[in-house]
Amino acid sequence: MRASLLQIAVDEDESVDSRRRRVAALVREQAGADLVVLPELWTTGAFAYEDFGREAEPLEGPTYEVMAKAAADAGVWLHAGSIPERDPDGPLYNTSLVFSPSGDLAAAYRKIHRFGFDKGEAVLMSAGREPVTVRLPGTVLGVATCYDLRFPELFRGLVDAGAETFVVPAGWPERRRAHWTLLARARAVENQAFVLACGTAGTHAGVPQAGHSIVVDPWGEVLAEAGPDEQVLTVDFDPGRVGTIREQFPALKDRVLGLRPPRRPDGGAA
Ligand SMILES: O=C(O)CCC(=O)C(=O)O
Repeated sequence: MRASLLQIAVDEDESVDSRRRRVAALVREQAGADLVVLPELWTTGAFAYEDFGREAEPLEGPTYEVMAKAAADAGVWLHAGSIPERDPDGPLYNTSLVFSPSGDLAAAYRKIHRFGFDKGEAVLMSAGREPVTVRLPGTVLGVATCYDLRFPELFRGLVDAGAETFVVPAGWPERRRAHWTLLARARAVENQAFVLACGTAGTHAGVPQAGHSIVVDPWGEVLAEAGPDEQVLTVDFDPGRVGTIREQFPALKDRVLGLRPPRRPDGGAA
């Protein structure tokens, strides 16, 4: 299986419209890949909080239209990263879109863990509630977005639903790049799954982006890693390795589920 991760530079000197056109052309250039992956909130930038409301679009808005067509033109599965989605009822969501090679929407995933604590995305956007998997020929994708990478229980749930390849679009900042690489490898090793993690390059809202998109195999080995700048990271991998590794080193079968909640040191219930 061939995957191309498009690590897009999101800088303020490019308009959203022009970036959309540029990215669509880049997707078309990936004809021949099986799966193309874009980063989180690449239209606005994940830290451009002031633009979320202005640039928010309905699910089937301009990004959807352009990306559905680009997926069909290239004949690829396209994880089109995420958009600031405005729900018809009003709230905003950080929503990922996955298109089939015929340009049909295969899945939409609203980011569950919002970043920012008491500001930014955490207050401007609503939280999704539904983990999402997508069946592709040869593998099952489990989708997660950026900050979700810090929450292993989401990934375990995706594994329980059959996920073998995690796709994680992100707008991860440079100052926590070490966490990005470490967490991508941890999610791969503990779940014996591939991780395709696609970040942004450039600087927006004063936040330099980490780049360093990364592909990790189910043994935790890094198959490919991008540098800091805009780059297409293409990797060939064998999704069958998930089954082989889960069979040869069957740690997932040793999970002990349904444990009683631990008691606190003072004896109270947790
Ligand atoms: O968890 C982090 O360090 C970065 C998360 C983030 O930037 C995001 O989810 O947009």
